[in-house]
Amino acid sequence: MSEASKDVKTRHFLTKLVCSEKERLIRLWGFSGDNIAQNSCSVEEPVKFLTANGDENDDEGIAKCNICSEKLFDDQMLAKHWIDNHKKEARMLFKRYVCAICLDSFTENNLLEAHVQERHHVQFVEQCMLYQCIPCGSRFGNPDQLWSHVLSHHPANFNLQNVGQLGDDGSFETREHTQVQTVNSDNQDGLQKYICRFCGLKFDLLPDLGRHHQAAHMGSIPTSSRVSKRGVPFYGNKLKPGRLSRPRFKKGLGAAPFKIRNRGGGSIKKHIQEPFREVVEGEFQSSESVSLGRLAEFQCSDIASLLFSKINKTKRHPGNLELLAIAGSACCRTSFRASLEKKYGILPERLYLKAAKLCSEHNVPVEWHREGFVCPKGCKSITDSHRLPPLKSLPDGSVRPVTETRPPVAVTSEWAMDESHYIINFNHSRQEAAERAIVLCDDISFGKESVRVACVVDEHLLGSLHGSADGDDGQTNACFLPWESFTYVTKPLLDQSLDLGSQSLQLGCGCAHSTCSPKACDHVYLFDNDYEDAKDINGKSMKGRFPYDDKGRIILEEGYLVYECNKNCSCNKNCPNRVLQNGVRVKLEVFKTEDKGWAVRAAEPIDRGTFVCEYIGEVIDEHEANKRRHRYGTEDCRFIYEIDARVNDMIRLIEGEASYAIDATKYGNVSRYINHSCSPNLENHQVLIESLDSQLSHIGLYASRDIAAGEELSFDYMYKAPPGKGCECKCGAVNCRGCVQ
Ligand SMILES: C[S@@+](CC[C@H](N)C(=O)[O-])C[C@H]1O[C@@H](n2cnc3c(N)ncnc32)[C@H](O)[C@@H]1O
Repeated sequence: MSEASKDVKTRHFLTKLVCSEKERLIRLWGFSGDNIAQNSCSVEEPVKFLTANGDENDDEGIAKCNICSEKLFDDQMLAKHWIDNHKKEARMLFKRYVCAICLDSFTENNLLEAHVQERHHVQFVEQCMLYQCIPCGSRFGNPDQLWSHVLSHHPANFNLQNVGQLGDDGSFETREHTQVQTVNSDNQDGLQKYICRFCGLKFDLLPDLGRHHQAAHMGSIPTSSRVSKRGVPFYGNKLKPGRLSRPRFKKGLGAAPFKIRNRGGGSIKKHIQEPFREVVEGEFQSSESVSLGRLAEFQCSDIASLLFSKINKTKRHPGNLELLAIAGSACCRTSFRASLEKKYGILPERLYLKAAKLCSEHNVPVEWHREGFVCPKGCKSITDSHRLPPLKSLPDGSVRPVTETRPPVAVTSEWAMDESHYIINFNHSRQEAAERAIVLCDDISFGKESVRVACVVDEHLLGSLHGSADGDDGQTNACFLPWESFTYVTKPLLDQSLDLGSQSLQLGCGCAHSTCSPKACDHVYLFDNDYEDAKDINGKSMKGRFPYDDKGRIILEEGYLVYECNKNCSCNKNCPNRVLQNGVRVKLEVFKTEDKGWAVRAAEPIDRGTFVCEYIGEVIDEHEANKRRHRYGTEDCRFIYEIDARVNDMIRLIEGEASYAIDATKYGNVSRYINHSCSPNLENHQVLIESLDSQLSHIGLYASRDIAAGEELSFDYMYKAPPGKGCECKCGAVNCRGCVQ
């Protein structure tokens, strides 16, 4: 030692080594410095001897990690230490995700993913992902390249005295270095320390540079382009049927993060981005021009629909008396329409039906509303050339011919409702033997679903649309049209007071690709871990398999939880482990039945296992459900989905969990019109997406067998009626239990 320490450099090195070892031991064993001094002379002595200036506390030149206080010999080693031990923090300090198309940068890769999908319609985020070094702005095709760049170019930046600090709460505060170069010797006086990398202008203060950069070089600097999801909070449902109550999973929940396998050597998410070579600043010159001119298209369409609905609300329309007067004097439908449109502009096409009803109520005889009426004055029917092109007729067409392909334009307006509301006295339409359906609304989701959900009425049931509360089918709201009585939503709404969201625990899988593979996906691992003996619908083991096949059909037997990938995963929506969350994909129709009110049928053949829709509504607890039942009255609580009816009561009692219900009375989707059957063609699965908490799972309805186009969809409400409660079940199944609510 003494021989070696004759060399100044070696001596200095050994000093550092011993100091750092000492520090480490103190930390490890909890000795104070004094203890060491007293008890570890063999360690202390050489330090004293070797310290160049004789000061044993001299830490000069030692790089200290501000996170774990470990001292390292130099910045280079500190940098390596960070990357090895504090990768998460290092990521915050150095890594940004950059869109290779427009160079917008993001703090998280899922934000980038959303951006490339929404803005550029690119499915595979890897194709567009660059990694940006925050201190210098250089971009790289994969993280390994970024880290080796950081190690070689910015080791000093890990010394937090230079670049940032740990916040009081342990959170990491980094100074923004994205567009900054700290100036070297010529301006160490502290003036004009910050130089704009784009135009070279110098600034004294970082905020000044920031403002300059924003104003001169950026249209915007989006940290994320994603519109923040404010408004109604979205969480899933709690449902806990039979096997699903699995206490095993609940027990393991706390430890769930540790169950996630860390495949591929250490890093939770590895993005090997070989297709991109190292990209240096300047290779993507287009960034600013692209970001400047960008206006989110979806915002345009939102604005358009807002304006459209405003226009419709403020549009003047004729009152009943005026309608009556014009209808009474019109020679035909054409002249009736022409007189009105002269004054009011374009009006709903079937307004004449409303007028005809008024006429019949006021004993004003008119005939021209009838099909096949020929005007005695020879008026020709008005062509629609001056109108907006009608929306496309229903794409299905397969079930039967559609007599009216023109949907109520702007169905959100009172016009559409008015118009359809007054379809009356149409018994004559039974004349035709072939069943025909009239499209009352082209899409009751008003564009919220990715496929249209039409509402139709078979011609012979047209008359029932204005049936009274005590009409044949016993439906109190028989005269309301399906889209009038609720607000269509595509995500469950969580009652704020339940505070379910705050407990939600979510885990992303470690898959590196845009679509996960069952061999590597942690969600498959979680499932296998939870259900060792799970079987598919053919009785084969589910081990190592996704719950869906390659066509997205569920293969898992009913009764197990389904673990779908989520926003913490790297995969995109084409991942085979994302199905329910992608929403309705099959064509469905809401239609009127003879005796069960409204119902839903398949507008195309549906294969067994296909996801049909989610049961959506407000998620409320038992107490609130009871209050609402009381408020709605017995007749109107038929949209409250009794989750308890699906629960293995014993397990629920043992677990002592609160029970929940889904109320689709005011907010819901197409599922609220699916009737009960004792021999259903849909089955339900609990699907975990945002949370691993089964209370926050979604309820997915999937085809339990092949379903033909035109067939009514149904699931088993599992209603166990208390004596004297419920209503007669009209499912017609041979095994009908006789009662439904
Ligand atoms: C969720 S709603 C289904 C949509 C409902 N048919 C409508 O018109 O709004 C449930 C209600 O539909 C009716 N319903 C559902 N299935 C039925 C069945 N098999 N027999 C008789 N009525 C049924 C009952 O009134 C029940 O309370």
